[in-house]
Amino acid sequence: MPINFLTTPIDYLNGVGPARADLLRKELGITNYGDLANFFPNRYVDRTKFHKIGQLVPEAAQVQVIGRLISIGTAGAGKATRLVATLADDSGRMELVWFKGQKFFKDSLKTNEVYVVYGKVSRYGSMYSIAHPDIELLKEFKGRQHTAMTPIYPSTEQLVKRKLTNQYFVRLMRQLYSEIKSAFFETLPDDLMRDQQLMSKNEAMHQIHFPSSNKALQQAMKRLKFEELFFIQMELLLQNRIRKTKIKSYAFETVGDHFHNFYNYNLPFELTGAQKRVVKEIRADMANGSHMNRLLQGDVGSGKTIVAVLTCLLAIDNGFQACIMAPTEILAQQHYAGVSELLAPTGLNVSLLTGSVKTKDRRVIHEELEDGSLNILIGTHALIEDKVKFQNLGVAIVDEQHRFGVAQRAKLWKKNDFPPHVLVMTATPIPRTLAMSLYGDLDISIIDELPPGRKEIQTVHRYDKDRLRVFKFIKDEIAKGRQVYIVYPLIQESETLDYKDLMDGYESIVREFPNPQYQVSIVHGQMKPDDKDYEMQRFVKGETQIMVATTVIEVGVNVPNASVMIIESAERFGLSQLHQLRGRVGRGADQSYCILMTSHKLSAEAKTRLETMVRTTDGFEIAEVDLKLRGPGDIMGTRQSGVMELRIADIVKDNELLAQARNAAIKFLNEDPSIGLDKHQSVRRVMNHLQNKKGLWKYIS
Ligand SMILES: Nc1ncnc2c1ncn2[C@@H]1O[C@H](COP(=O)(O)OP(=O)(O)OP(=O)(O)O)[C@@H](O)[C@H]1O
Repeated sequence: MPINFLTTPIDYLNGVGPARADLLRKELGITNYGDLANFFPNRYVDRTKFHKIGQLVPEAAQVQVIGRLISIGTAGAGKATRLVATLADDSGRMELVWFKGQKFFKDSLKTNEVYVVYGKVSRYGSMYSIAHPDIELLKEFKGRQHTAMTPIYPSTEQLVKRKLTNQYFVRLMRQLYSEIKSAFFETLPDDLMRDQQLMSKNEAMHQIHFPSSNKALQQAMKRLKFEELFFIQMELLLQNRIRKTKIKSYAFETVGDHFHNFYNYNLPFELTGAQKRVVKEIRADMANGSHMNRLLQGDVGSGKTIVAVLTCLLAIDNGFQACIMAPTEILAQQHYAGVSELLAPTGLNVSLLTGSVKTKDRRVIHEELEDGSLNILIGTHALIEDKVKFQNLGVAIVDEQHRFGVAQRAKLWKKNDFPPHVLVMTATPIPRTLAMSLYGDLDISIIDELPPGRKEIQTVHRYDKDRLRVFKFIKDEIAKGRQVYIVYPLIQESETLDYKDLMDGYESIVREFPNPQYQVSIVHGQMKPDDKDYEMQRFVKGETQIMVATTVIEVGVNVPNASVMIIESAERFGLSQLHQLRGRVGRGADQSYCILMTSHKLSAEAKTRLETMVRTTDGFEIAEVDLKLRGPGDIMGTRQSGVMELRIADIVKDNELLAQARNAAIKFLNEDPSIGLDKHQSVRRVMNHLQNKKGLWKYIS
């Protein structure tokens, strides 16, 4: 069978006229036979068994019921409007509910007819219901053959409206396969298939649509997922190799006096094993003449700042300048304070550039940057303004990368002949395998060890009614000389409602903790930078005991004497944000506490978030849960990558397979870096397609 048979336009297939071809193209991007074959079911259901309505149980999950439709009508109002039908068999009654496509179902379903209904059942009070069920007249259902593994294809409202039902797709697949038979070419080399014990492409492409057994289906899915992940990893690894060999940068070969003197005489503490390892990785990376593009992951408080400082010193030893860019003014100031203090004995010139630096001071900075007398510039977005010109920027350190767009980072590069080395620091841990897939073009260093002597932060969940006890606890801690953060959610800093919440909270705190016994600071996004800074500094210096704030303090603020973090309306924060906030305490030697305050009304997801926070302080574990709750899209921020285009593999659930695919890709490229061996022709071909941006699942054509 010729391979290009798969490129036959979909219109030629029996059962697809021009109108349907158009719909398939528009709704699903299916243009030819190959596309249709690669349109995979998203689940399989047993259509041979039936349940009685009277015997349903809450945990029954997917059920199939035969019943008579006894009523249908609209319920609720406004956004809650829904179509509700009642279905009855001889054992009881249940409800079917539609939020979408109400008109279509209202017009097409008929009372008194008998239907077969399939879907996920849930219970409200004593009534069972299925939302958006698969529904079909019994007489039509009976006219077809049913299996214990009927594929269910993804659908859209348009497809349902135009009667392109699941049955239609099942039929269409049968028609397609009767024509194409074994048309798929094997993309994976024999030895790889043997090593990984993978099913052949042809068999997998059959089994995925017409499973002969559950075992065969699992093998087919494994094969297709592996294939998808393998080629994405190949692409990422190749890009990384190209960057390393093609993009040149400055070779920092010397480890000179600045680094040595600081390391030997001025380090305020012994580095942890993880910090030493990471510094070594960075040193090796910047010394070899290729361009460093490295992601430094370290949980909150793991000690990334000192690594940044040592990286700057390496650049300076080689006659270059360094910059550190932070996402907020407060953070930039804090980095500046921390770095200048560390480097005070060295006599190096460190400056701060943010939006609020006065014109006169700015001018001095610009001059010193250009004549090379400024060694390290720390700042916010102000660093990437066109006016800011370095004499020779050797390394750019970017803190909290997901807040900067990729384009903004690239702007920093443009200031030199060569791009400076780039070190991106993030305190948002990403599970390692995911990081490898998302940031395949970045090398990764991980600080996976906290400085010694830290006590685990104790975290509890309290309700609003416990507030008095919480206040008492705060007073006790303050009496011991500790400081306390109280954080309010601000989803949108400009939202007046949120602002009011914060101010109400502030007032009640001031009432509860009156002057002169207690001093309370407040910091929020609507304050002028100078005022914000003033309040922040009062807290840092220990002049105030309580800091009422919005999430502006989320990242990086370092006040070791603060030992209590109260998070108000904690259910409104995401997991990684909660973890970041909690990371503001536990930075000194004292026992620290985090109290998550909520009302009683919590969604299941909010409960999971709070329980996770109470259970663990491990950032990587929290990141895993976060990923499961939110999916990878949100976590990546602005960064785009092949992961979003995954068709069959799931980056979270198929984590293990992803690691296997990555290892296989590494092994493959070690053996055949240019993909030139005869036995690898099929791989070469897929990679060519990928590089021509044809998309992974188009490679069969
Ligand atoms: N090896 C070490 N031994 C003892 N203390 C250390 C060590 N490394 C860092 N510290 C201290 O730990 C605290 C946290 O370090 P740092 O501020 O660099 O953390 P971070 O990784 O930047 O965390 P975050 O992302 O939360 O800002 C600082 O007070 C720092 O002085």
